[in-house]
Amino acid sequence: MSLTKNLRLVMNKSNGLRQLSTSIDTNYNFKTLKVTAPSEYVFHVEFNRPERRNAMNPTFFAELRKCFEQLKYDQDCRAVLVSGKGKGFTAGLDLTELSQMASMDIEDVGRKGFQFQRVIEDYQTSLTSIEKCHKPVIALIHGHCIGGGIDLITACDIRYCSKNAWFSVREVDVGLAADIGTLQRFPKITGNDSLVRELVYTARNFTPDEALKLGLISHISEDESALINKGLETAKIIASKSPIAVQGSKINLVFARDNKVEDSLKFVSAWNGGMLQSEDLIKSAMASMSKEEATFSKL
Ligand SMILES: CC/C=C\C=C\CC(=O)SCCNC(=O)CCNC(=O)[C@H](O)C(C)(C)COP(=O)(O)OP(=O)(O)OC[C@H]1O[C@@H](n2cnc3c(N)ncnc32)[C@H](O)[C@@H]1OP(=O)(O)O
Repeated sequence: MSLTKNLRLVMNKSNGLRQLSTSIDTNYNFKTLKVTAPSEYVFHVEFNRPERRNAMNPTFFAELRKCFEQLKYDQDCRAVLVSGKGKGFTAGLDLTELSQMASMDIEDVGRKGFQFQRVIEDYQTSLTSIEKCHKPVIALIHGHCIGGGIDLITACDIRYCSKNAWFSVREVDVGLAADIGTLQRFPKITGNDSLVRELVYTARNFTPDEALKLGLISHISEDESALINKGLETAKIIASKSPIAVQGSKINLVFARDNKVEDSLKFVSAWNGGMLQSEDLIKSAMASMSKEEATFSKL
């Protein structure tokens, strides 16, 4: 019996699978975000406060978290693009919020400290929802990407920018050590500790070429429209692959970044002990053999 026939037999056997019905809230109406679906299984999340240069306020953090917690389980989503409307990606933390936080009307330092921690943890959770979303997230940066913007893009899977982009780890210039992801993720996802430290300690602006050399981004497009096209092209390719394989890869890459090789190898063997039984394996193998495109059920 040919290998393809054999694979078909195994496929038919597994057809008795019942889809679990998942009920997720798929309401993507937000004040600070615009969410569209430019192609099948591809979502586009745009920061939508251009008049404030997409500065990140409490509503933004709350909505970003809600959006990515929904996308995580949305069966119609396999890849996500993230970009900013208007002149740039984001101006980072909304500074009016920072001054309100600093002038909080609580006398006792301990109690005030707890309130600060609560806000910081809340914002951390918001950005980490991007990393915890099983679907690969592609950041498309044009214009300014400052402070909280760097925290945000370092939680994304892939980062592309346009020639007019510029970056700054601006926190020391507003008097704080970055606290919602940059200091934790930036050194891990790039390859030049010395340069990372220089950028963090000086808060100076850096260019797409520097970001590319550093490994913060992996592609520079001519302009914003070419950037969106490039992101969409990559997202479509990702969306055409087995969602079991792609999402399992993201989960394992994040685990491997944060754990020892030995533990990560154990994790992936346990993971694939389950996932290799998926129909996607047979479908992908059959498609490879027959040089045809496979289509995969929703996940
Ligand atoms: C718990 C702590 C968690 C996280 C902490 C993160 C720290 C950071 O994010 S530090 C970085 C803070 N951001 C900045 O320092 C950027 C400040 N903005 C700028 O440098 C510029 O505005 C610009 C982004 C380079 C854009 O310049 P331009 O295009 O010339 O626009 P402007 O006229 O300057 O701005 C238009 C409008 O937007 C308001 N705005 C800009 N950035 C912010 C911001 N970060 N927060 C609040 N508002 C901002 C600006 O005031 C203007 O408002 P008008 O009312 O029109 O004057």
